[in-house]
Amino acid sequence: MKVVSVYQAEGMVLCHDITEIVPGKFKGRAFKKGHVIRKEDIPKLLTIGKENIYVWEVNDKTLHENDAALRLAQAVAGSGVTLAEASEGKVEIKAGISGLLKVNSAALEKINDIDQLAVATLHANQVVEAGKKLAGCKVIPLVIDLEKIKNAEQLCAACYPVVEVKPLQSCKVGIVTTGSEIYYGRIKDCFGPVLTEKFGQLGSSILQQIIVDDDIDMIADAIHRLLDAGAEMIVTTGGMSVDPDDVTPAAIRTAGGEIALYGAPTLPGAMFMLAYFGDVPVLGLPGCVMYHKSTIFDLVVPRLLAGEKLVKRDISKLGYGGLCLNCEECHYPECGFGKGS
Ligand SMILES: Nc1nc2c(c(=O)[nH]1)N[C@H]1C(S)=C(S)[C@@H](COP(=O)(O)OP(=O)(O)OC[C@H]3O[C@@H](n4cnc5c(N)ncnc54)[C@H](O)[C@@H]3O)O[C@H]1N2
Ligand code: MOO
Repeated sequence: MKVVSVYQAEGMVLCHDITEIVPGKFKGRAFKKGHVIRKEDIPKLLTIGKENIYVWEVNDKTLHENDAALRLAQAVAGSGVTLAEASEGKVEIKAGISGLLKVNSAALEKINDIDQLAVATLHANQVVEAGKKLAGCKVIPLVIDLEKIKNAEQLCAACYPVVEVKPLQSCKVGIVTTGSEIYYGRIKDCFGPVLTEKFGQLGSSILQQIIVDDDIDMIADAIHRLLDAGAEMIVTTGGMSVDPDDVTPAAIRTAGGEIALYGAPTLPGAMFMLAYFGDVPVLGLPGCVMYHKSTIFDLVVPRLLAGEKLVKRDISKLGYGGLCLNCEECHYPECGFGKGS
């Protein structure tokens, strides 16, 4: 901070608000702290009686908070996002498209370890609509050392992207609904409509649903029929638990393919299975997915649709934050469920 004559103040940054009083008419802020003084401000400052002012000097080693925040946000931003205008040393990052929010949380911690920088984001791995606020990038002082921004830029370049929105692919989904009670028409299928709705909301559609008995060969055969029909993702429903008639995991194993995992640290959704037949994910969905509003389905399927190949480790990470409180009105994703990943 230094004192300068207003005549020399162009391009410098005001250190404090400047108040103007016009008797009987006005009392308020004429210039805001942080304002970059322009040539045309000089006569006005003189009429308020300011021949000398306190300024932060912006030189080639420093940056004004707004310029610095913009550079920080540009460094943090990957694809699928837009930047808002800089204001008060802050730039917001918004979703430019609807899709899956990804945040490199390890890189984020390193950026925030740099003194005088602050980047705050939403939790990763949630589906966001275009226009949603995802992150705020803030510079703490009015004027910051350029070196700090350069450090952040280097870090972001090495960990690119820190924040991005991945588009969801539109998949043709095959459903294998298991259960003697459905197959013999003792009760009506309720899983199909739930899945049609959920996949529809994610931009995917149901190719075909095959209803089968609790029979390993029938289930395995249905999986292969759907693969042959061109399904890009297959979900099997029910029969995922421990009763003698719960044969879906055995059927998925029998059908072949690579088993990624059986059992997930999420409640609801513990009896989940994930397997791959080449590039086609085959999911074993327990009964809870039909019943509860938000489950393992909502944590896993958007990531698969965003093109991620999930392995056991990805699912293990879901345990921290994997407990749904089963609120009367579900606010997911605006809650802690699934936020540990
Ligand atoms: N002793 C144990 N009991 C349970 C366990 C366990 O580990 N040990 N796990 C529990 C968990 S977790 C879940 S989730 C449920 C359901 O698991 P399943 O996937 O095996 O579900 P089903 O037994 O096939 O069915 C349960 C229930 O839902 C009805 N259902 C199933 N599919 C349909 C459908 N397409 N349409 C309408 N209704 C359907 C079914 O008739 C049953 O009433 O198991 C816990 N129990
Ligand atoms: O697969 Mo079950 O959730 O844990 O209800």
